[in-house]
This record gives sequence, C-alpha cells and structure tokens, in this order.
Amino acid sequence: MSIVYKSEPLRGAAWQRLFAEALPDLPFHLWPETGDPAAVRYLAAWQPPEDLAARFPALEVLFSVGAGVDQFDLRALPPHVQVVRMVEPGLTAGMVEYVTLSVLALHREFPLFLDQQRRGVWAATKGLRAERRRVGVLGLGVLGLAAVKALQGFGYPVSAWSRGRREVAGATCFAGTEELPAFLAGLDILVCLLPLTAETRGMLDAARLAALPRGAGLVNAGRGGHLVEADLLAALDSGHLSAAILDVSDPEPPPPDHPFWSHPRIWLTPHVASTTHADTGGEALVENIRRHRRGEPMLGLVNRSRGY
Ligand SMILES: O=CC(=O)O
Repeated sequence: MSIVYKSEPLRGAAWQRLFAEALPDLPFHLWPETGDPAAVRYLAAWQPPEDLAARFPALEVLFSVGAGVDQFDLRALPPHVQVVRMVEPGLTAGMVEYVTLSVLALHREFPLFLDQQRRGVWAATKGLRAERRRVGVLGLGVLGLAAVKALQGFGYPVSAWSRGRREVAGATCFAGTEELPAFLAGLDILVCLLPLTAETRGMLDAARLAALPRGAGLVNAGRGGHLVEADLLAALDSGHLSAAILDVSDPEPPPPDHPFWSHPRIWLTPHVASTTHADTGGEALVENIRRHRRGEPMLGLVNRSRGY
C-alpha cells in the first residue's frame, strides 16, 4: 500500500519527510516516481495523470492538494474512488486574510483613491461606518464560513448565500436560486467563495451584477469561471459597480491585451488568495489517511455528484 504525490515538488519533499515519521508503513512516492503502480491506494495531486484509472488500478482516494476539485474530471474517475479537497487551517487563514483585506479596501474606497492618485486628484469622500456597509459572502463552505466570522468582527452586517439552507449566528442567511436576488439586492460588497461546478459556472453574470445596488463592489476569490468577465467590465464602465478585486480569471493569466490588466477600478492578483501550507496541509493529509484506514469519514470529502 502506498501514496503518490504529484504537485509542487518542494511541498512534496516536506510531506515525504512528514510521512516517513507519521505513517512509516506507507511509502510516499514523489511523481514521476510511483513505486509499484498496483500498490498505490492514495494520490495527492493538483492535476492527476490522464490515465489515472488504468495506471493505479487499486486507487481508493484522490486528494486535491488545494481547496478546489474543479480541476479534476470527476466523471472520468472510477465510481469507487473517493475525492477529498484540502481542509487545513493555513489555507483557511490565508483566505480569511485575503477576503478581509479586500473588503476593507472596498469599504475604505482604496481602488477609487489609488485611481485618483494616478490622475493627480486629491478628493475625499464621506465614507461609511462599518455598521452601515452590507457585506455578503457567496458560499458557506469552510472558507466562506471563516470569512463571514472574520468580517463580523469588524462590525459589518454580514449575510451569506448557500445552495442549501444554513444558519450562521449573527448573519442573515439566504438559500437557493430563488433567494439569490434578495441576497444580492441587500449588499454593498459581494464576496464570491463558491466552488466551481456546472451550476455555479457563469453565475456572476449581467443579471446578477445588476441585482446588486448601484455602487457595490465585488471580490472574487472563487474561480474565474464564476464570473462573466465582459459583464463585469460593462457593470464597472456604466458606473453600476464601483470596483472589483479579483484573484482569479478565466483563463489564468488573462491574455496580455485583457482589460483586467489596466482597468482603473480593478485590482488583479495572480491566484494567490490562499495556498495549502506545507506543514499544516501535510498534517491534514496524514490525519485524513488515518481516518480512512480506521474507516472514519475524511475531512473535506467531496460529494461527487454535487461536485464539491
Ligand atoms: O485555488 C486554490 C485552491 O483550490 O486551493
């Protein structure tokens, strides 16, 4: 029985050392080294090999080394293979930082002031107290929930939307497609932390952006595929939206002549909102393999038909 790691090599080397101590009976191979392919029970990867099923016939669990699993072709995996996304405190903390920074930047109108600086304009605005700035988070998974709690700490009235009904202390929760317009209509800042699935692809389109109040701002730290980029540009250029902070695009990076590079009201970061940490991520993987061996549910287990 063994595990193969196929992703960023430095983190792989750290995890190999950790596994040698924590699970010494489980050989840890760094791709393209796999040992006996028929002995491979676990694969930790960002991009699995295309011939996954034929190459590793005894594979039981495919672990994503990141929070998302949209990079996997879930339909092509043998039905018995379990899929697990990364849930680890370092990844969550990084996302909380990014979302907090972005919401504070929009709340304090930094995109406007930096654009004014470039144009040599010195003009103050009145600003708004946090208690009056309505912030909404799309997605209430591990990351969405952590973001909601952090934002509540600043005094923002926070609401959240999820596919299924959820309750979060102190937050107004909306559920399902039918409640999406009401959720969006009550926001000054929208944060997208959804998983990318067939249902959420293209969700932030002209109609959804138009449902936000005039002057609202957008943070997308989910996936580029959630956003119809042309619709965002139109909403910014018409003045309906005030600014957008984007960590993701589709494709990544955007083509050299893409307006995202130079738009005065867009801040673009190169998919850095959060990454799996070598230490805490390795510990989370060890813990999940222990759980799997004991027949216990793994943290971050993906419902394959739902896609997250
Ligand atoms: O986008 C990054 C991840 O899925 O961890």
